[in-house]
Amino acid sequence: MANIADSYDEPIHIAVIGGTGLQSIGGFSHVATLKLDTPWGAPSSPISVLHHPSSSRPKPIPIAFISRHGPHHELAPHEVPNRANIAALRSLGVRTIIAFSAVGSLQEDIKPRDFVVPDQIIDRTKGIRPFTFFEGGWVGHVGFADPFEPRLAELVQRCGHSLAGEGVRLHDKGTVVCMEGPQFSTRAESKMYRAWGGSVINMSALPEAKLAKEAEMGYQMICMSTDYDCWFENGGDVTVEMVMGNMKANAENARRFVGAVLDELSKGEHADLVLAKHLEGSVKFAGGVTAPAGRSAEAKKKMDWLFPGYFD
Ligand SMILES: CSC[C@H]1O[C@H](OP(=O)(O)O)[C@H](O)[C@@H]1O
Ligand SMILES: Nc1ncnc2[nH]cnc12
Repeated sequence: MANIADSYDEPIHIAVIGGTGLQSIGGFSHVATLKLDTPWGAPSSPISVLHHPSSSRPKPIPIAFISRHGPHHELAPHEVPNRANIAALRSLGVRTIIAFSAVGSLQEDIKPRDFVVPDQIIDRTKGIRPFTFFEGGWVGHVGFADPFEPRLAELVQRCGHSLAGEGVRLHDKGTVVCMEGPQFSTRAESKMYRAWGGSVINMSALPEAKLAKEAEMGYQMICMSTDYDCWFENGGDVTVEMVMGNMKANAENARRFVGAVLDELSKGEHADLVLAKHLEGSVKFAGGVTAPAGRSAEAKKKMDWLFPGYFD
């Protein structure tokens, strides 16, 4: 662990949120471990700063990595401090997040170990997770029609397809149903999600994607199917063993996929996308509904922490 700093002075624009079975990514140099605090508490894990082995730029490209469920998977889906995760990443300069998730498949064609780049989400969380930065005397409404960033999705799709020869099977689109958990679905629910047009199911896409949107970040999830949930009669009902087994068996492909996306994002030609220039400043309007006279002092303090200089 020698030579790993506890601070990092340069802004970091790209982050990876690792999910079940992806608690680290290889091929990068680990240069710093940051223990951050935010007005919404501490993130799920210390943030690892990794240097991308990019030769296309004179300076190393830093990547921030958070393990969603904690370093040892000790946080249940409803216990993940999503606001702290997103706020901490934004405070470092992050504007692009690649989030990884192990999902159940709701479609026969999405086989265990296939990857999906989802473009839509159906919310089946139950309101018990804090899901917005705008509350407590501060109202804001951001658009969420496209929960993922289409230009990032396109880049991710290209990277995934480039690995087809190495065993990565990719579905370019899909609707992820985000359920509350931690119990898996009943068979009736699983069948209903299929009837609704769900492609895959997890317990993590929300509120992560909503908060990333509120924080003006480009966000794209990469899903890896680990099971057929419980609707599929020939699949065997989902178990943790099944999820972990498929994740472990395909972890190398998952890491290769995420690595390829980071390779591409690290190229100078994607600088505007990485900085989410098209979202910059959007919250000055969408997140400032409450007139100054009605804003609570506590909410203002939090807003100033998250969006320095945005609000008078
Ligand atoms: C261990 S099975 C259920 C668990 O797996 C997924 O985690 P993640 O999205 O963080 O990869 C799912 O969302 C559940 O949290
Ligand atoms: N079947 C399933 N339901 C919810 N989350 C999951 N993560 C992996 N498989 C899952």
